[in-house]
Amino acid sequence: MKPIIVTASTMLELSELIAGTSAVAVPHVGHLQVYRARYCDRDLVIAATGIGKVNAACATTLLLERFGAKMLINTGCGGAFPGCGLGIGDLAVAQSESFADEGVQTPNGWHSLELIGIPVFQEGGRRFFNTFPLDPDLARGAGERALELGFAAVSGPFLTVSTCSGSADQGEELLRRFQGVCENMEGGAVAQVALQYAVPLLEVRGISNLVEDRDLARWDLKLAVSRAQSFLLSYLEHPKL
Ligand SMILES: O=C(O)c1cccc(C(=O)CC[C@H]2O[C@@H](n3cnc4c(=O)[nH]cnc43)[C@H](O)[C@@H]2O)c1
Repeated sequence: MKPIIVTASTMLELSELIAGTSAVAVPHVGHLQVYRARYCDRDLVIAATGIGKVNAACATTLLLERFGAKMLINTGCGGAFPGCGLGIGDLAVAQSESFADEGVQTPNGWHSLELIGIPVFQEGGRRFFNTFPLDPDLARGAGERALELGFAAVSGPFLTVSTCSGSADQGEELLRRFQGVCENMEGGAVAQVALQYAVPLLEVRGISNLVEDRDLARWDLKLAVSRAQSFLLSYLEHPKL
């Protein structure tokens, strides 16, 4: 039976999940830190990808080639766009992922990859430039489960960036490009690989900060990653596959 693969960029974002599922280390999976568990009659593979799109895409590809998967889950922390209803410690569930800073910077401003006309992926007549859909049933199921469990949760589009927005102005610029509730640095890359391998993806992040003028005193990484993992431990008891 193929496992469910759970990824995040750092071990901090996975340590409670590893402890809560009694996962054990799997050696020699390339450069990755990988763990395996049998949890509620399901096989899990849990792995830290490293930060950013390149790490996330490489790791997801390696994991899918090595283990296969019936479902991918990408988790960790993320920044909430002001006004979307998310606060620090809340959960964000991705309905789509967009590469929000890949494109062309012209004298007239930023344009998406559509200006170049070369999609990052195409399949069956569909061309994907900056935006990838995530599995709608998984997103709906996880959003509903989060609310049932008493988490504050908002579902919506996620934006993946190479440069973490450290100013409110930059956040507003990104929202002029794409709708978004949550900014992160890996999800779009995982979504692209998931689409290429036809594996359904769920992305759930705990909110560690708002996308605003950078003030680390207002961040709460520990609360964010703890809430996301606490949710996943409950969700994985009965995932909606
Ligand atoms: O600005 C800093 O000094 C700083 C210190 C600690 C952590 C960061 C991060 O940006 C964490 C990046 C990491 O967490 C995700 N993340 C969390 N919040 C955001 C955000 O507002 N924008 C983009 N990514 C965010 C991201 O997926 C990375 O894995 C910065």
